[in-house]
Amino acid sequence: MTVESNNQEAAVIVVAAGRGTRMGTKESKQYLMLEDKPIFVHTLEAFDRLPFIKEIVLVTGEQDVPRCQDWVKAYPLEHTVKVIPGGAERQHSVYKGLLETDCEWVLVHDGVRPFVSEAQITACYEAAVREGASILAVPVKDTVKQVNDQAYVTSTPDRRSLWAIQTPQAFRHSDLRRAHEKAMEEGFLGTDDSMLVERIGVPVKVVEGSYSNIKITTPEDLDYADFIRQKKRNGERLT
Ligand SMILES: Nc1ccn([C@@H]2O[C@H](COP(=O)(O)OP(=O)(O)OP(=O)(O)O)[C@@H](O)[C@H]2O)c(=O)n1
Ligand SMILES: C[C@](O)(CO)[C@H](O)COP(=O)(O)O
Repeated sequence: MTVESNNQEAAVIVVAAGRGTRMGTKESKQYLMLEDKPIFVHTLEAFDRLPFIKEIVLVTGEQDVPRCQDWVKAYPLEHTVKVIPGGAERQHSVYKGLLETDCEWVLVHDGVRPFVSEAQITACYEAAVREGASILAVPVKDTVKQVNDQAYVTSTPDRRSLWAIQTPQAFRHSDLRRAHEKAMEEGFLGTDDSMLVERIGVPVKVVEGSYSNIKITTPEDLDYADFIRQKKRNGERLT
């Protein structure tokens, strides 16, 4: 089944309601300028021209809704962006976004991952339509160890089975909603949406992404983000 033939529409929920504690800047990291625009605007642009994206929901801090509405007017997109307030944790922000859309498919993406390419988003979406749920990821490059509270190694998982998970993550709307509501009822807080969907027994397909789809998290990521941006502008290849 091809995406063209089933004409399945998708919404993207871009979560940008975090405080950026690890970045430590006065301004929240999603609003810092990357070249000519705030980081989250670059992120919205990555989704804007894709034919299967019918809705864009931007989830921001409650106090930031007005200025985000101004920004999306100042940097016009093809889509009308619905700007809504988020919650205390990322998971709550995603759920609030979910209540604002009823497209058959939903992609969830971090507002601070501005370098995702249209090809990667499309690959993730198409895999979800084919398989039911899909996430972007890259194989880990380092050896990863489990370490206990006293800083002793307890195990070394086989690296060949370890992937670093990114966004977007794409799901059927009904599955993601069910997964979130079950997690909420059980007081479960996950670090990504796939964890919640895994808990309701939906198999999640991993699609290989790119190492340049970074999540801007700590100060050194800002220099790397400038570097990636420059490479992309010059049309240079990135892994
Ligand atoms: N309550 C929250 C927390 C996070 N996010 C968003 O989820 C994405 C990934 O989260 P992370 O990188 O952890 O961002 P922060 O929570 O802002 O960072 P920190 O954990 O360092 O405070 C970000 O785009 C962030 O804005 C959100 O929408 N709502
Ligand atoms: C969803 C995510 O980006 C996948 O890597 C990540 O888990 C978000 O974690 P954070 O602690 O909210 O940055």
